[in-house]
Amino acid sequence: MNQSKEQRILNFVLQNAVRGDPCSVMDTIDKYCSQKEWAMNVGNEKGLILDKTVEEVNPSVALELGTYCGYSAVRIARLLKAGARLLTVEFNPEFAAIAKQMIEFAGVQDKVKLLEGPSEEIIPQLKKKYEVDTLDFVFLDHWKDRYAPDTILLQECNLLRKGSVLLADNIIVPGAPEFLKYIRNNPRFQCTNYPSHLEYMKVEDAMEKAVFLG
Ligand SMILES: Cn1ncc2cc([C@H](O)c3cccc(CNC(=O)c4cc(-c5ccc(F)cc5)cc(O)c4O)c3)ccc21
Ligand SMILES: [Mg+2]
Repeated sequence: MNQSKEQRILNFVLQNAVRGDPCSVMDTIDKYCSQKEWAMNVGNEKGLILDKTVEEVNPSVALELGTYCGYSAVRIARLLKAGARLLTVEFNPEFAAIAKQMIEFAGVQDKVKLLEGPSEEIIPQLKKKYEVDTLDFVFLDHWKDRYAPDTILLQECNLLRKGSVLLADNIIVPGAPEFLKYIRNNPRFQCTNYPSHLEYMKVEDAMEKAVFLG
């Protein structure tokens, strides 16, 4: 049974990165995906926008939708203060298994809780089952047609508070037109666009930050 691309990425990290060093894990994934096989990690250019946003928010409780191989979970978790936590949601069991190993190898497992299942099922469970009051930061990087419905669901579940920050990947490629339409016309969100490039490519992409005004 030949390996998946995601398994090859993990193996390359296990063999080439430094255990317990999140930056080494991120750099090793970026090296593999820019030189050997492209993969949909947020990457280092958009990753810097993610870093700056996380540092600005300094979240106690962060949510990520779309774990994939765990690159952005490692990226976010490494910046979290003592006692802060990241909940990351992945519905694909293969991706979840890879991400779990990636997160553990990077040494950030104490800050990250990987929740297996689709966002529409997990989000309504966050308060009772995962003891979340409200979310300080949300990184959207799952199916692009789920960004808008899940943003609405987060509000319906009372998970956003005045000042909660959403950051969405792939605003241009693959694009999230319904989300943009929803969020930019919604007076309860203050939006900012961050032009960038698609991970590992010279193709234009962008991220959108949306602050919930309460
Ligand atoms: C409901 N639910 N709940 C949890 C959850 C988790 C997942 C998975 O993690 C998953 C699987 C497949 C695809 C995605 C979305 N990501 C993308 O599609 C993407 C594409 C490209 C790109 C760009 C140019 C190309 F030519 C090809 C792909 C660049 C990017 O950065 C991406 O994020 C996410 C899915 C639904 C989920
Ligand atoms: Mg993405």
